[in-house]
Amino acid sequence: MTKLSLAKDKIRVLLLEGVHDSAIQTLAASGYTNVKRLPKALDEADLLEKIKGVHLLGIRSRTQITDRVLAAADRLVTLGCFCIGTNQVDLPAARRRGIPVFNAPFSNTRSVAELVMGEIVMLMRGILPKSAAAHRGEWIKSAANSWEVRGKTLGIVGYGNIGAQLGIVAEAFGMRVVYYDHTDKLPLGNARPVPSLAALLGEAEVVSLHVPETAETAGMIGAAEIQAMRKGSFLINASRGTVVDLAAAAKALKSGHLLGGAFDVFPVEPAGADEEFASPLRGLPNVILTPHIGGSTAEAQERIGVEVARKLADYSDVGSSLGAVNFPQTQLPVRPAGTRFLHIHQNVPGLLAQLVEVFSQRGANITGQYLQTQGEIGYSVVDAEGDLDTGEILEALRAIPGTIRARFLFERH
Ligand SMILES: NC(=O)c1ccc[n+]([C@@H]2O[C@H](COP(=O)([O-])OP(=O)(O)OC[C@H]3O[C@@H](n4cnc5c(N)ncnc54)[C@H](O)[C@@H]3O)[C@@H](O)[C@H]2O)c1
Ligand SMILES: O=C(O)CC[C@@H](O)C(=O)O
Repeated sequence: MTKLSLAKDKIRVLLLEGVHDSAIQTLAASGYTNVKRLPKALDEADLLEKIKGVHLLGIRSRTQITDRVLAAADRLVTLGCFCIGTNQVDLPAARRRGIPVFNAPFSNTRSVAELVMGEIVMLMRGILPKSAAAHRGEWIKSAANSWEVRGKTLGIVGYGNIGAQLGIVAEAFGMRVVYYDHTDKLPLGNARPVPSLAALLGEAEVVSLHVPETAETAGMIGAAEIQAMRKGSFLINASRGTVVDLAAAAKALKSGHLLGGAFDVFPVEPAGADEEFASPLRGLPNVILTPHIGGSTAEAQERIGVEVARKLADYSDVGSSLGAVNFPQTQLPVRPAGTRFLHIHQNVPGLLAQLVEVFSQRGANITGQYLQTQGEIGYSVVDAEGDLDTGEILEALRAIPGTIRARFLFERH
């Protein structure tokens, strides 16, 4: 028999931004059926209202989880980003509040690499203006500004999971690949690292950006960098909108310094289908604009739904924080019998001794204890057996100075 801190159907799950059905199925398989799903992102005012009473929250890249939102999240246990990027979440604030944040670091990487490869071919053949003309009834049968990609140089900025896969795919098309990354990365295939962004910009005929959104990458490609690109080259951004100065890009695309570009991400993106998309790139014939769908394939979304939902359920069910991006990581065994408590606390000396004391004073036998720390917080999981008053133990755990939050998870006989 298992006693839970809260019946599963009382655990409220809110999923935003049209998270895939597979998430709902995965949560249901673990007993989480109290799920509400909305098709779009919520702005802060709506979120402050809707997040109240929610235990598990799922978002994608558009919903901004600020410290104010977290402060209003009176029941939030954990947060899942059903995507790769986690820049939309104030991660340190979530950690300080004892909320682990999960994502799906690999699930859509292939989808992005494939889209970018397709865009490289489309851009280098000037397909967009030719196709638009044909739709208007015009026939531009011309080889002007139309090249094979074979033998051309692709410059990849950020040689991580996406950048490295793109390099392999591009080499299969016969491209030469150079990359710039601020950390040492093993070159795959015949890819060649270059020592600086400037070196890459000066060499590549196509530049593709695959860095995360950080303070360092904000405005990484501005007017000076675009000017440093080869005349007649192409720029692709499927990373984050803040990485490129779009006004500078639009100017270079209009002047012909850049022959074309493909942009999937923007500094400001509509929350949903009912909001107009505004961009200085709109209307430029040599530019592919896509609505942040680099990772939006059936395969990727299905995988992401399963992966992140499973991580949320694992944390909620057994306290496993493996894969959390802002939190100490523990992978925990599921014990057939016993009682489990979680304790998230300030990372200060002596706390563990007080934690043990709570159990020993009550004649509880500790059968397992796990502790990990990260930055200013520590995460402890305690398994115990004996005739325990779980409510009273929980109260004592919460009374330990430095406690951020404590939870009783389950009691199994
Ligand atoms: N368009 C989409 O739908 C879509 C889908 C998935 C991911 N993304 C974006 O793409 C980004 C990259 O994804 P990934 O899975 O390859 O991430 P990753 O973490 O595997 O790779 C990012 C790489 O960028 C490098 N990097 C970071 N800062 C840098 C800097 N200042 N200069 C040079 N290199 C730097 C890192 O060292 C790393 O190798 C994500 O963070 C996300 O924002 C977009
Ligand atoms: O699905 C999304 O909203 C974001 C996709 C992508 O940018 C990611 O970070 O994985």
